[in-house]
Amino acid sequence: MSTVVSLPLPARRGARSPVQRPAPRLALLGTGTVGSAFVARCERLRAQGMALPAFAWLSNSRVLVNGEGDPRRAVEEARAAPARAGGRPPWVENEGLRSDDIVIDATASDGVAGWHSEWLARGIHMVTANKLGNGADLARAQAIAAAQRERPGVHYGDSATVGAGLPLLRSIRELVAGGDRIRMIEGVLSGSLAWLFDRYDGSRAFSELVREARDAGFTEPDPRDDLGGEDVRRKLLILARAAGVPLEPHAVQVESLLPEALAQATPAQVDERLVLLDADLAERRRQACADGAQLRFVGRFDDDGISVGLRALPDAHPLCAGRGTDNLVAIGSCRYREQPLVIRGPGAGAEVTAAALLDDVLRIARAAA
Ligand SMILES: NC(=O)C1=CN([C@@H]2O[C@H](COP(=O)(O)OP(=O)(O)OC[C@H]3O[C@@H](n4cnc5c(N)ncnc54)[C@H](O)[C@@H]3O)[C@@H](O)[C@H]2O)C=CC1
Ligand SMILES: N[C@@H](CC=O)C(=O)O
Repeated sequence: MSTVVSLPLPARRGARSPVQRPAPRLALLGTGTVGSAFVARCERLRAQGMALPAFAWLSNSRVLVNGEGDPRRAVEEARAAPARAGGRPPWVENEGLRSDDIVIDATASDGVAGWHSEWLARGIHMVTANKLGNGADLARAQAIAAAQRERPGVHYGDSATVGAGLPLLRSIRELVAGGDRIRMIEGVLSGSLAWLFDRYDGSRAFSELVREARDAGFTEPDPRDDLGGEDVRRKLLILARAAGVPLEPHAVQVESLLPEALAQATPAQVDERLVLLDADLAERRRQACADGAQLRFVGRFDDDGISVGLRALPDAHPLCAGRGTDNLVAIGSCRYREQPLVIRGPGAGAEVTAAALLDDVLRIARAAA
C-alpha cells in the first residue's frame, strides 16, 4: 500500500447515461480512537454484506494513505507513520475529492473544522464527530449553515457531535421544524464526566479515574477539554443553535474543574499534574455526601442564559439516574411544557461514536442513490 500523491478522477468505463454520477467515496480524516473504530465498523459490516461506499483515502496529521485496498491496513499504516514537522496537513494538497464524495472528520482539529463549509460549498458531503464545526465561533457555524442552504442536496451529518449519536440533535431539529419552540435544555452532556462522577466513590483518587476514562477513549484527546467544561460548552452551543438561538461561545458561563497549574500545563505535563484535581474534588464530594447529594456536571440553556458546571444534586434528582457514560438530557418546549422530553443513553466511547458517523454516512449514501 502506498502513500497517495494525487487522486485523479478514475477513467469512465463503458457507456454511462448522462445523468449517472460516479458513486460517492469516503475520505477519512483522523485515524485515532474514533477514526479507527469507524473503519473497523465499516469493514465488519461490509464483510456481512452491507453496501457501503468505498474509501478513497484516509489521513491523519502525519500522512495520507490510499484506502482503496484494505482500509484496516491503511489505518495501521497511517498510525505507524512518523510524525511530521509542522507545515500543512498531508491532505491539503492531495485531497482529489469530487462532488458527492463524503468527508468524515474524526479529528479534534480546529483547522479541519475550518474546512467544513468549504467542502460543502464544493458539493462534498461532511460527516463529523468534531464539534468545532458547529460548536465553536458562531461565524463558522453560520458559514456551514449558509453552505448547506446554497447546496440543498449536500448534507452535513453531525449526529456524533452531541451524545455520540443519541437522538438529541435530530429531536430538537424535528421539534423546531414542526413549529415548536425550545425553552430549556438541561442535562449531563459529557460521557466522560458522567462516567467519572458515577465511579467517584472516594475509594480511588479522581486523577486515577481520569486516566482510566482517557485510556477507555471517553475523554477528548486532551482531557482538559472535558474537565475545563469546553466540551460541554460546545455541545450546548450546538444544541442551542439547532434550536434557533445563535449564541456566541462567550455567552456560556463555564465553571472549570481545572486548577490553574493544570490549565496552563503543556500537553506533556498534563498527566503528572492531574493529581492537582484531587484535593478540591475530594472535599466537594465529602460535602455533597454530607448533604445527601451527588456530584454531576450539568449544562443548562434557557431564556435566562446558558451555563455549564459541577452541581451537587439531591440523590433523588432525575439527573442522578444516569450510569456509566450515560448522557441524560431534558428538553422543555412549548409542546413539552409540563413534563420535559428526556433522552438518555451512552454518550461517549469509540463504538457508539463510530456507529453515529456511519449512520450519517448511510443516510447520505441512501439519499444519493
Ligand atoms: N471519544 C468519544 O467518545 C467521542 C469523540 N468525539 C470526537 O471525535 C473526535 C476524535 O476523537 P478521538 O478519536 O478520541 O481523537 P484521537 O486523538 O484519538 O484522534 C485524532 C486523530 O486526528 C488526527 N488529526 C489531528 N489533526 C489533524 C489534521 N489537521 N488533519 C488530519 N488528521 C488530523 C490525529 O492524527 C489523530 O489520528 C474529536 O473531535 C472528539 O471530540 C465525538 C463524540 C464522542
Ligand atoms: N469527550 C466527550 C466525548 C464525546 O463527545 C465526552 O466525554 O462526552
